[in-house]
Amino acid sequence: MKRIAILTAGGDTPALNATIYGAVERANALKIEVVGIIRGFYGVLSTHVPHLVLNPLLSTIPELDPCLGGTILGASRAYVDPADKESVDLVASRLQRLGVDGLICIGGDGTLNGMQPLSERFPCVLAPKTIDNDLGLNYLDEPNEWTRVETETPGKFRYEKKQGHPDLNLDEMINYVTPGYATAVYVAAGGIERIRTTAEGHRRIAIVEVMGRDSGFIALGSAYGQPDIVLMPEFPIEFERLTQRVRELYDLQKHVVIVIGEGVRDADGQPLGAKKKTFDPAGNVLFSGAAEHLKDMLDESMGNEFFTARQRHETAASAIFTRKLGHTQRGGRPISFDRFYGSQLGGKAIELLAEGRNNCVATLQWSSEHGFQLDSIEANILRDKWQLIHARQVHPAFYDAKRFQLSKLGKQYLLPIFTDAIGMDDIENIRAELFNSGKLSTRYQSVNIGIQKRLRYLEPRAPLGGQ
Ligand SMILES: Nc1ncnc2c1ncn2[C@@H]1O[C@H](COP(=O)(O)OP(=O)(O)O)[C@@H](O)[C@H]1O
Ligand SMILES: O=P(O)(O)OC[C@H]1O[C@](O)(COP(=O)(O)O)[C@@H](O)[C@@H]1O
Repeated sequence: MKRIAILTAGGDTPALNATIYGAVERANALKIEVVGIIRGFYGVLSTHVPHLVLNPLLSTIPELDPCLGGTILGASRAYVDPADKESVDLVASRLQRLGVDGLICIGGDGTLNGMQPLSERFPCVLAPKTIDNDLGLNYLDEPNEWTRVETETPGKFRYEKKQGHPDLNLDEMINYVTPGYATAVYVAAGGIERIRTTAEGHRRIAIVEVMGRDSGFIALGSAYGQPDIVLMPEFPIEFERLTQRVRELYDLQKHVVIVIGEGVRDADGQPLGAKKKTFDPAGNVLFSGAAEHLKDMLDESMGNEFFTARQRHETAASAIFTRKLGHTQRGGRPISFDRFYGSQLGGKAIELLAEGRNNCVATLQWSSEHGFQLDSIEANILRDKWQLIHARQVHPAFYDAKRFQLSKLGKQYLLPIFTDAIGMDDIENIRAELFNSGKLSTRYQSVNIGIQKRLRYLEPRAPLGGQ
């Protein structure tokens, strides 16, 4: 193997550059040239295929900094339609024209679906990423628990999961955690702590919305910020019990902090935040307002009287506020855990390709005996009987629905990831960099400028064609 290509697809995470870096450094050692494809699958779907060599003469380009969030390659959600054989053939022939012997996709479950048709024509390996931590399995036979139900639209199906295993053995989880998750939780937990003191001071109810389209792992991890109530997409809200708990807590401590995963559902299984429903070509629902919706429901059920009777606020609307932590969870410098394991998994992906593997995933396993270890699985292990990969969900054994809090096992799950997730250099970086006076007199220098100068194209680009 002399030359391989690498791309980053789907939503970005703070650990992408670390993963690319780990791959390139391992490739340097194995004397493999690495070509970065710009903007995920968009790069190979477009005729001119913008790309750059990440290690000319086997030395890593200076723009590739594992401490920098985002991705120097750019990401997109451009869709590889597996049914469109012509496009898939074209993509494979473009990769061949680039002279590469294999492709590493850094991505999540969606990326793995996009990679599948390519892997039938070309060796492909996935290096995992996603802040949602939903790429993996709680246990090996989990994909067989999915059933599908035909919807009113002919040919369209709804997928439902029958919960098989009431218990969970942490040692058996496949891909325990994905790079990007730890930093997202670091931001979420810190945000919750900050919102807490202002809610406390003003006697208010704060509803903090965290990311996680189908999986509540970020909400789970946000327990480090000590929210009073945690709500996740996997566990439909029982609204009466929730209102009751909010009232109790408000009477006890004169404020309440609720964390809500953006994909949270009501008792009928309908997503609370999908009021403005939009779909991207891969079928991802973009959630716009779970926290706002919950606020409306609490405004109505608690009513102004609840607050005026306690002489705190004139209206429920002013007593209850919402905050979306949004893209702050996805951006910025990765913390030590993500940098370390992101780069390890990037290196592992290179090794898998070099060993001649195809359609497989580099994974991070954990066991109580050995801690974290690198491993790999065939991509098919993640697929259900209809060949679909579903987002890993937070297992019911991680959540105590009665208390709206994590269970004992949920806490145990988090400990190996977070106990030493922050390094001394992370602390030092805040001290030295945040208020670096030089920043006041220099403009932000985007890495995109340096990358643009290194770009090459298979076909001439369009006249104004920046990527
Ligand atoms: N079922 C699918 N078939 C083909 N491509 C897909 C499929 N699902 C997602 N993709 C593509 O994979 C990429 C990443 O998917 P996305 O769901 O956005 O992120 P992630 O990989 O993090 O789950 C996007 O370019 C998307 O269009
Ligand atoms: O900003 P965008 O691209 O609309 O995406 C938002 C979504 O991306 C996520 O960060 C996850 O993205 P991936 O599935 O690509 O990892 C979700 O948590 C969030 O719903």
